[in-house]
Formats: sequence, structure tokens, C-alpha cells
Amino acid sequence: MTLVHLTPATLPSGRVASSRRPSSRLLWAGGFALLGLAADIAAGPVPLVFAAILILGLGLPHGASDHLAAMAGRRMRDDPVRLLAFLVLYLGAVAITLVLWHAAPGATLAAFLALSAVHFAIDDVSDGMRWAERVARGLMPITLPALFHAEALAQLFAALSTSPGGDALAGVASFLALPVLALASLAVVLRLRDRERASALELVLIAGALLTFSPLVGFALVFALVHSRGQTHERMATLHLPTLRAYLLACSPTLVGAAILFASLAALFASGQAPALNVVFIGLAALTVPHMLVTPLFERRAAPSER
Ligand SMILES: CC1=C(/C=C/C(C)=C/C=C/C(C)=C/C=O)C(C)(C)CCC1
Repeated sequence: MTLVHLTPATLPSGRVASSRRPSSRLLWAGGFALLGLAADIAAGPVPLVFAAILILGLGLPHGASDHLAAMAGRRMRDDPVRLLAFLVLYLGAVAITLVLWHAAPGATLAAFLALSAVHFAIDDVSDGMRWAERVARGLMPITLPALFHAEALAQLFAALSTSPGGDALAGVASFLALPVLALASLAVVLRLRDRERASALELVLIAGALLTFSPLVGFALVFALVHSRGQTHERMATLHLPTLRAYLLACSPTLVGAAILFASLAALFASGQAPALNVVFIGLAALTVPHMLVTPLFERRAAPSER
């Protein structure tokens, strides 16, 4: 529901509400979509750079508070052992993912995509069960690009695994794309029935973006503008940080660390010594694995007052 939130204010219940009007949110989304279109038309490395900026700039902040969610309201200096245990487990999950990816790239990419679908399905619907919408929101980013960009998707999946692995996964995505589109249409109808036009429109825009743009650009737009934005606002509410400024300040150690890491990578790219792009991608994907475990494990406990 994130095209629906932008400038938050804390409600008496502790939840975060938006003071942005839907029309202004749509304008923002339209502006980003135009940039995405320009990136796809420019081709070459531009779509990749556009996707990287969007994913890192707008996508990263929602995961930067994972340690705060895990501390469940405690201050770090009050429970350093918990923080240390969290960091060890977090980095351990990253390391295990990297080892698995090295040992069995095809199977690990498949598991990563499945876990991501579950993550989006859990996080991106906040009101009620809505099974059709959950399955659609989970699977759309992975399957819909296969309808009109099957070859590009297969190439990306192959770069992250093996050539036969990439073809097989893109084949599964193509097979699922139409049923997923049908589920998304059902979800739109159900939202319209409930007079929730903003949610219905958001679903239509997600599907439209994933069908239209190249796979990386479409994914980056949906990930940054829908998933990450929604989850940033959820975290702000859960952690009782009413403004974006307060949230970013609370996450600043992670954000500064990430900025140093990505600036070093950019410097390596500039000097021609960078690791292969697929290695960078796999590293980023591995970093999201513990993040995907944090929400179900810790988040609901972080704000007992909201239960
Ligand atoms: C569909 C698709 C991709 C899948 C990305 C996924 C599934 C990312 C998941 C990220 C998560 C779960 C972040 C959590 O916050 C690639 C590889 C970019 C290639 C282009 C198409």
C-alpha cells in the first residue's frame, strides 16, 4: 500500500499515517516511471544504473532498521549481548547463503526467489488475509516480466546461476505468469468491491510496470516505490519513529556502513577492478536473506503496545 504513504504522522494509535494526497503520490510514481522509460530507451548500462540507484537509494532504508526491530524496543547499550547475537546470526545467514549459492547456484536462486515471493506476500498486504492479493503481490515481480521479456529474464537468472538453471527458472516464471495475472485481476476486483480504489489502482500499476519495463527496471520501480516505501512506514510505526528524519537518524549506523560499502564498490568499478556484476548481485541477494527472516521473527514483538 505504499503509493498511499509518503509524509507520515503518528496517529493516536501509534500507527503512521500519510499527509500526502493520492494525486501527489501518483505524480511521484509517474515521474519515476518516466525516468524508468528513459533508462530503458537509453539502454546499455543505463537501466542497470537506474535500478541500482532506486534499489539502493529508496530500497535499502527499509532494511536498515533490522537491528532495531530485533532489539524489540531495548536500547543497544542496555543489551549489547542481544545486539551482538543478532549481528552474528544475521551475518551467519548471509555467509550460509553465499556458500549455498556457490555450491548449488540454480537451486539456491530458486529458493531465494521463492523466499522473496513469500516475503512480499507477507509484507505487502497489511489488511486481512486477502489470499489472492498476497499470492499475486508475492509472485508478480518474479513472474510477470516473463510474459514480454522472457529472454532478458532468462539471461538475468542465468547470470545469477547457470545457463540451464536460468532457462529453467524463466520457464517456470513464464508458466506461472498468466495465472498470476488472473489472480492479480481477481485481487483488483475484490478491492474495487470493497471500494478501495487506491489499492486496486496500485495493483494495476504494479502489473503494468512489470509487464512494460525491462525486468530490472520494472522490479526496481515496484521494489522501491511499493515494497520498500510501505515497509519503511511500517517500521516507523512499529519503532515509534514518527518522522522519516527520525527513522533515518535511528538507522544512521547501518546507512553510513552501507554508503561506505557502495562508495568503495563504485570506486572499484571506476578503476576497472570491480568484481563481476553477478557476484555483486549475489552478494546483495544474500544480504536480503536475513532481512526476510527478521520481519516474521522479530517485528511483531517490537511494538507490544500495538497488538
Ligand atoms: C525478478 C527479478 C529479480 C529478482 C529479485 C528479487 C526476487 C529480489 C528480492 C529482494 C528482496 C526480497 C528484498 C528484501 O527486502 C532480479 C534478480 C533482480 C532480476 C530481474 C528480475
